[in-house]
Amino acid sequence: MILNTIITLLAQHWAAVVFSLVLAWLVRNRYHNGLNKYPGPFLASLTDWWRFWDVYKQRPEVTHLALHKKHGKVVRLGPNVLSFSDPEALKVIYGLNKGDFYIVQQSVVKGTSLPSLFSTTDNDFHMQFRRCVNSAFAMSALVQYEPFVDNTTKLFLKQTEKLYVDAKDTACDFTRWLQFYAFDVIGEITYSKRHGFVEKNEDIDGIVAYLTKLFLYVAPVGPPLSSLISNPRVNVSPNKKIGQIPILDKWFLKNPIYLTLSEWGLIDATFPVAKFARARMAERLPELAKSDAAELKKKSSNKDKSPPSPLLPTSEKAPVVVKSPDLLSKFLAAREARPDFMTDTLVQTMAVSMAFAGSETTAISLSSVFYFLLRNPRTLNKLYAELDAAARKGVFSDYESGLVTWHESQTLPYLDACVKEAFRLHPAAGLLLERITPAGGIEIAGEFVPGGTIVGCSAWIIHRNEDIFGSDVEEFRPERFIVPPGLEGEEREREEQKVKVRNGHLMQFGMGSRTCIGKNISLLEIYKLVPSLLRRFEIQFDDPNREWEICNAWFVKQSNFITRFKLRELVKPEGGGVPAAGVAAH
Ligand code: HEM
Repeated sequence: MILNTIITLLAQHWAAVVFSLVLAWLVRNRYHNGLNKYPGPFLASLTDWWRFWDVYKQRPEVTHLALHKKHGKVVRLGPNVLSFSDPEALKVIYGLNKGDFYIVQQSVVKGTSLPSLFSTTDNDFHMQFRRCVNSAFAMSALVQYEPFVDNTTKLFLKQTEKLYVDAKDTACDFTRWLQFYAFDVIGEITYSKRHGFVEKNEDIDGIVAYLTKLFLYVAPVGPPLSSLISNPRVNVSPNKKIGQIPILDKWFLKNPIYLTLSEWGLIDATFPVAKFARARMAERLPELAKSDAAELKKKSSNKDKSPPSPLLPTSEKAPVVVKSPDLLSKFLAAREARPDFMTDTLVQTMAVSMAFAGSETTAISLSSVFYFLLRNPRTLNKLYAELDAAARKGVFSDYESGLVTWHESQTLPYLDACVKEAFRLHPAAGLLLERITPAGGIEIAGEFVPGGTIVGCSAWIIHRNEDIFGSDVEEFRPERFIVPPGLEGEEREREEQKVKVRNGHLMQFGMGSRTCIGKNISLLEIYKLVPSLLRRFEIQFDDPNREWEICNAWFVKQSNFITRFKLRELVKPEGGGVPAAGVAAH
């Protein structure tokens, strides 16, 4: 009887009921945990759809900068999200855990979400995982990887000459060309084998195009290292845009039907990089090759019509012997050392992450260095002068291809300043690096923030802090990372301190315990390629009046950066003597 009355009333007044419920939800959001005291867009305090829309428009870093300029050090970007611009906040925030948000980042493998080094929210798992693989990324390991980088860099120099100097009147889509480079280097370092982008000058298996679409899909959901970093089998439909609203992920990629189909092996949207990784692993692990062959057999009997990957080896294949230790061999060594923890899946996860995390980010950073140098001829000429002076002094060991070693690059202070300044002005990650406050709440930069709140800083904002970097933060001025010559005593100490503080606030690789593990590898690539390319070529804009275009889909990717190349005469050491290869004079 009562139930009937309620149902009748609801049916009669459904519009008012829905309106009241939505209103109550909005009011609850607005006053959630007392966060209403923080300024920000009114709509952002009501719903996460504001964030979705902002990220969907692909320039959220511009919005974030404008909001902090208007509102100050703390801005509310969502009902439960605070953005901090105060550098004081960094230390506390990057000691906190990653929250549920990063679970969205986990890919689905046979129906199960797979945490990776990047996406895990379990501190203990992260600590163990990182400990297993850390030594593979140490500065000391760089020496072992340098020959891999050399191979691809030499090929890149040769191909640049062939494609863009010899073939006259050919302009270069430089960002894309650098991405091909970054993909191939990471392929060599990880598997001792390139994907073949630079050789063929083409997007092998559509990997770059796929990645672009993938980022456009995932950015509105959350930082898209997402499916990337955890990605043996990326089951992502790149056509659907969802929101900075993690729960939507459950309707799409982690819905029960999809998960079940994946578990039964009826869906296999295995990304080409993952196939490549698995093939390389199987070459080295005969037992894995056997299980792959068995799986293929099972699939064909399941009437799975998807063609077997040509990359998948057969069980008969002999294991490949790797001469120089690459990343995969180190991950496999970790599997030997910790079989209880480091499973085949984790090895593969790590290997695939390398391509995802290390290609786009490195290409973006390389593009920035060249773009800002070309836009600021004063700095470009100064860098050329530094390189030529070093060449005249006989600093370099290679006077034929122009290749610069890591060790040689570390003797070039202006190069170092240019790279840092490019990182400062254009950090690859363009959203907040989010963390979650602990249950009891925590004080961040003088503010008590309740438990369960999403907090974060954006490198785009921290890197433009005028108190730290100076009033000309929008300018490309590498000198801000160099102590001016001729200073002495206290004045010199003051300047040294300023430069130290600036270095300490660069966060293009993140901060704290979850900082980028591949930092040294990307630095190896950047500090070698930039001087090598500049020694060898004169680079110009195809059209100096044309600005590049920027799309912030978590990674802030550039396009329309079109250049032309001319050969430069390699400057020889004074006195004409060329040092024997590998015996550089320092
Ligand atoms: C210039 C190039 C690069 C940039 C700008 C960059 C940036 C970042 C950032 C900002 C994070 C932290 C994300 C967060 O806190 O949410 C990160 C994490 C990570 N990066 Fe990089 N990265 C670069 C190159 C690489 C390379 C070359 C690799 C692999 C070879 C790599 C592998 C990773 C991994 C595995 C993590 C997760 C680390 C953890 O949580 O312990 N990155 N990267």
